[in-house]
Amino acid sequence: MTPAARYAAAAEIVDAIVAGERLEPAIRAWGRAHRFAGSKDRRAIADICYDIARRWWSTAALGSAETGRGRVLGLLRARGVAAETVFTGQGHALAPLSAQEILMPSDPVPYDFPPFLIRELEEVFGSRLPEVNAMVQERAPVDLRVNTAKTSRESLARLLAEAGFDAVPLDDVPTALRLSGSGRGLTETDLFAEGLFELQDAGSQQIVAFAKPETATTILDYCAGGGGKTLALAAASGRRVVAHDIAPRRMKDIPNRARRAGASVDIIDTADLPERCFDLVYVDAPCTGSGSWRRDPYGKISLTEQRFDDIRHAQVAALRSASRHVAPQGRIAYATCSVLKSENNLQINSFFNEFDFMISERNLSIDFLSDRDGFYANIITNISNL
Ligand SMILES: C[S@@+](CC[C@H](N)C(=O)[O-])C[C@H]1O[C@@H](n2cnc3c(N)ncnc32)[C@H](O)[C@@H]1O
Repeated sequence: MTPAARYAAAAEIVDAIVAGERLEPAIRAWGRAHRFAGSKDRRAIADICYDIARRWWSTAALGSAETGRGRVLGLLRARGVAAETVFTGQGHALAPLSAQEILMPSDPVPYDFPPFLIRELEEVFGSRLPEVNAMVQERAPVDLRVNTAKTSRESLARLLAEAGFDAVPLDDVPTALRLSGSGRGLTETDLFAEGLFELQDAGSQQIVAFAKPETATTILDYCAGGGGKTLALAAASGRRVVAHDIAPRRMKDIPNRARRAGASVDIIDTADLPERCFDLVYVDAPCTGSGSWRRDPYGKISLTEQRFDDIRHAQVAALRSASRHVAPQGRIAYATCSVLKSENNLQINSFFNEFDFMISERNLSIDFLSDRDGFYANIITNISNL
């Protein structure tokens, strides 16, 4: 396929998203319907779709239309690419620009965040918001968590280099390596199969370390999902970790992942979870994922005010039910991959009003400006002796 034909394919996929399809399924459906497209074409088309999704609002403004065609035009303008080289009308390319489309729009270009969140983001980031906005328009770097139960960071960096992947250590996160490339093919290597590393953002690793799992004897990962934090908690503590999730099917990959990592994990149903038992209850709460929208831009496209409310209610419910399992003098680590106050400190404050036996000890916020995903964590201690 020519580069111009790839943009035309991306425009088709974006139209499907505008019509209500999810990003990944829309890309896959296009692939199934166009078997002739090779793997390089598919990858390039998917990259364009992701780039547009990261710039969902600004591309529509710059292309003067909320369609796939308009957003392709907007993306080209954002990148300073001459649009007439893509809108050629030749072969499978998009039709040439109309006189109307050739006119540059004069309206201000909006931030690439859901409009109903702009006020809260302005409160969080103040004058840094334009810089934050520019960061979320770009792809996120690829970080690895070294499985220190099996190897050291230096050895892994050497083995990765031999396998053709350049990775450098991040000074302030002792378990993290940052890849210089896209990391394509990394999970097909023997190094991955042997459990020497996991793909995990450096911010995520910092948040787990912040909970000090190495000081806990009994650890419950209350919202374990696919088990990313479970494995990190097990590696950092060197202990068996209990994994739980309200939706047990989300944990289906944990046994295999734990085996590969050499981690000890017990998966327990809600009904079997002992009360007042764990030194550390890690609550990786359901959230908007606003801190990781560079990786999952569909998350911001699909977020509605109703869904935002539902998520915040789910956070309170998770905190409330998780608190039953904390041992006296034990602690909850409440964590989100969100940069929004209303999912972070405001939730913790309302939790205190309800449960007066918990006190906040310390918290950590990470935002994109350190070029890692945005996270928040707060450690809440159970000061009850009962
Ligand atoms: C942010 S995801 C967890 C990601 C996971 N910890 C990881 O590192 O891969 C949040 C998880 O919380 C779960 N969840 C939501 N409400 C819950 C509740 N009340 N109790 C337990 N789990 C809950 C969801 O099913 C979802 O899997």
